[in-house]
Amino acid sequence: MPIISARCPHLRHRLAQINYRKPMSSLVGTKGKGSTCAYCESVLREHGLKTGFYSSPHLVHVTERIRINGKPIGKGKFVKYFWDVHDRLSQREKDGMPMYFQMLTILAFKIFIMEKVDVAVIEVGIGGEYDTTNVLRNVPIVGITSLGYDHTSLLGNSMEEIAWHKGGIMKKGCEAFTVDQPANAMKVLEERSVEKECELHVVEDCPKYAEDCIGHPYSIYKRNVSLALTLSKAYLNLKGLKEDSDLTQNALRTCSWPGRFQILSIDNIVYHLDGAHTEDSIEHCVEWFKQQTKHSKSRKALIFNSTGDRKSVDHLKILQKCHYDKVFFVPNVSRTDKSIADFGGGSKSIERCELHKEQWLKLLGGSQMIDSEVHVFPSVFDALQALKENQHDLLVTGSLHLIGAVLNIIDPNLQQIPHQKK
Ligand SMILES: Nc1ncnc2c1ncn2[C@@H]1O[C@H](COP(=O)(O)OP(=O)(O)OP(=O)(O)O)[C@@H](O)[C@H]1O
Repeated sequence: MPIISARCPHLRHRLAQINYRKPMSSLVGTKGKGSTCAYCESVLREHGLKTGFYSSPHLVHVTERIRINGKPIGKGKFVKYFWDVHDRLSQREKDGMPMYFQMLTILAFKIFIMEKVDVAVIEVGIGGEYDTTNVLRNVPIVGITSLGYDHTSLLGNSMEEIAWHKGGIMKKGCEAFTVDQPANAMKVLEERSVEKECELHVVEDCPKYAEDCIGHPYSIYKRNVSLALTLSKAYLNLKGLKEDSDLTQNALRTCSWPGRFQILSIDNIVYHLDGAHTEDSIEHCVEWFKQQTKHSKSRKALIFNSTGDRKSVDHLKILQKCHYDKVFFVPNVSRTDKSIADFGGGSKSIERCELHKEQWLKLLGGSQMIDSEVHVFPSVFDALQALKENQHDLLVTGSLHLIGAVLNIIDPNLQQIPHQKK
C-alpha cells in the first residue's frame, strides 16, 4: 500500500520540495473516481485548457495512467521521463527506490510539469490521507465521490473510518465537493473539512442535458457526472473562465472511459465489460447486463474474478440474480504465457478461482445449472475459446484488471470507443 509516511518517509519530504506551479484538482472516493476524473478532464480540455490526468489502474498499458490532453503519454516520452526520474532518485541511494505506485506518481507529476499543463486532474490511489498523491499541497479543488466498502483491510471496516481516510485529501482553503453520502460518512467528512479548514459542498444534480450526452447508464453515473461538472465549473471560475454548456455537452459526449459499462461486439460474442468490484457496483452491473440483453436470443455467459480483500461470495450471490449458460472463473491473465496488469497469474490466483467455483456451486444449492457449465480456466484466452462456437452475451466483471486482460486480447489499443446509447 502506498503509505508514504509508513514505508517511505523521505518521499514526502522530497516531493514537497518540488514546486508544483500548476494547480491541481484531486479526486477521491470508493466508486466512480476514475470516471468522474475522466468527465472532469474532458470538460476542462474542451474549454481550451491543456490537461494532465493521472489515474489508476491501467487496463492494458501502463502509459494509460498518465495522460496529456486526454491521450495516454507516448511510449517514448514515458521511457525518457522514467529514466530521468529513476536516475535522479537513484543518486540518493540511502533513501532506496520508491515503490511502484509512488514511482508512477512522481513520474506523472514530473511529466505534467515538463509538459506545461494548465491543470492536472489527479485520481487518488487508495484511501486519501496517506495516499501518495496526497503530497500535493496546491490543490484548490477537491472532489469526493460515493463512499462504500472497499480496501477495508487498509482503510477500516466502518463507514466512519473510510470517510476519515477519504476526507484526508481536503486542504486548507480549498473548495471541496462531494455527492450525497450515508449520514455517518457525511458527518465525518464535515468534521474533516472543519479540521482541514476548508468549505465542503454537496453537489446539485447535473443539468438534464447530461442524460443524453453520456454513454454510461445515467441512473448510476448521474452522481459522477454531477460531481465532475461541479468540479470543472469551480475550476473554470477560479481561472476567471465561464462554463459554456455547448462545450460541456460535447465534452460529455466524447469522453471515453473504457472498461466501465462498455459493450463490444466481436465475432460471435457481445462483450459486456464492467470493472465493478464492490457490492453495490456489482448490483448495478447485473441490472445493466439484464437490461442490455433482455431481447437477445444468444446464450449468456459470465467471466468473473476478484482480488485483494474483497468478499467475493457476496459478489457471486448478486451475480446469481441473472441466469448464465456458462460461468468461467479466470485469473487476471490474458494468455498463459503473459500476465498483465498488477495482479497476474500464479498458483494462488488459480486457487482463488477454484474457490469462486466452489462458492458459486454451493450458492446454487438445488442447482438449475450442472457442474460441467462452470469452469476454471488459466487465462481469458482459454475461456474465450470455449465460447466462440455459439452466439453469446458475455458479462465480464469483478475486477478492472480482468477487464484489462480481456481488452488485451480483443482491443489492445482501446480503439473501439464505447458510446452506447441507453
Ligand atoms: N456512482 C457509482 N455507483 C456505483 N458504482 C459505480 C459508480 N461509478 C462507477 N461505479 C462502478 O465502479 C467501476 C469502476 O468505475 P471507476 O473507474 O469510475 O471507479 P473507481 O472508483 O475509479 O474504481 P477503482 O476503485 O477501480 O479505481 C465501474 O465499472 C462501475 O461498476
